[in-house]
Amino acid sequence: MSRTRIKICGLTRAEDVRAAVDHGADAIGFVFYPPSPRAVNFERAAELAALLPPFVTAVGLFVNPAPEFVSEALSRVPLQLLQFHGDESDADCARHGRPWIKAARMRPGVDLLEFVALHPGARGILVDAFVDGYGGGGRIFDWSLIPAGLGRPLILSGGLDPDNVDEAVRRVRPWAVDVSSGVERAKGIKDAGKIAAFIAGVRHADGRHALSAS
Ligand SMILES: O=C(O)c1ccccc1N[C@@H]1O[C@H](COP(=O)(O)O)[C@@H](O)[C@H]1O
Repeated sequence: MSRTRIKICGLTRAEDVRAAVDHGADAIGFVFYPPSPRAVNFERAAELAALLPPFVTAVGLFVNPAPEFVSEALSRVPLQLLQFHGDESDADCARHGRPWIKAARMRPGVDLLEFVALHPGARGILVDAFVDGYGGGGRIFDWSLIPAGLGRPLILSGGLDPDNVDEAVRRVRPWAVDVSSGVERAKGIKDAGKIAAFIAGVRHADGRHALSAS
């Protein structure tokens, strides 16, 4: 079993990017969804992306974007991965010629296997709690809604924080975790101590899993 990858999303400040990188995040996310309190413009995102060392992925998060909006983002910010967090179809996501992940908004009645089948091009499926405003709500959902055998890398998100991520990783065994609210001091303002504790929680769960497997 490989280690659980970690994405820290909704970064708006250079010091938060540095904290995420220094503590070992694999990816950071920029929110290109204007209604979000964590939204950044392309100029700011480009400045922040320039701080990333090799092998830390810059992810652009979109919610039902106009195609031209994504094109402009791609021309101005060095994004390696797109995250579609709205009601986009597989064709909507595919048209930009970049790898992408697709968010499923989880609540009772959602058939995740059907969702995966509807998004064959997605490199991974991100599961988040169903909230008003599409995401970033800091709300956990019932992880038992995630079926076994998805056949695609699973990215667990929704209300994760330093106190629950150890249990989340041990119970769900996702490919990756994604967090925004749980490592914040205020919306869009991350807390370096919470980032450190969150990543330590993931590593603790990974370590216990490695021990139990040996
Ligand atoms: O962060 C936002 O403001 C946001 C807005 C619209 C869609 C998604 C958004 N964030 C993503 O939501 C999940 C869960 O976040 P949280 O940890 O519960 O706050 C995560 O993937 C964020 O990237």
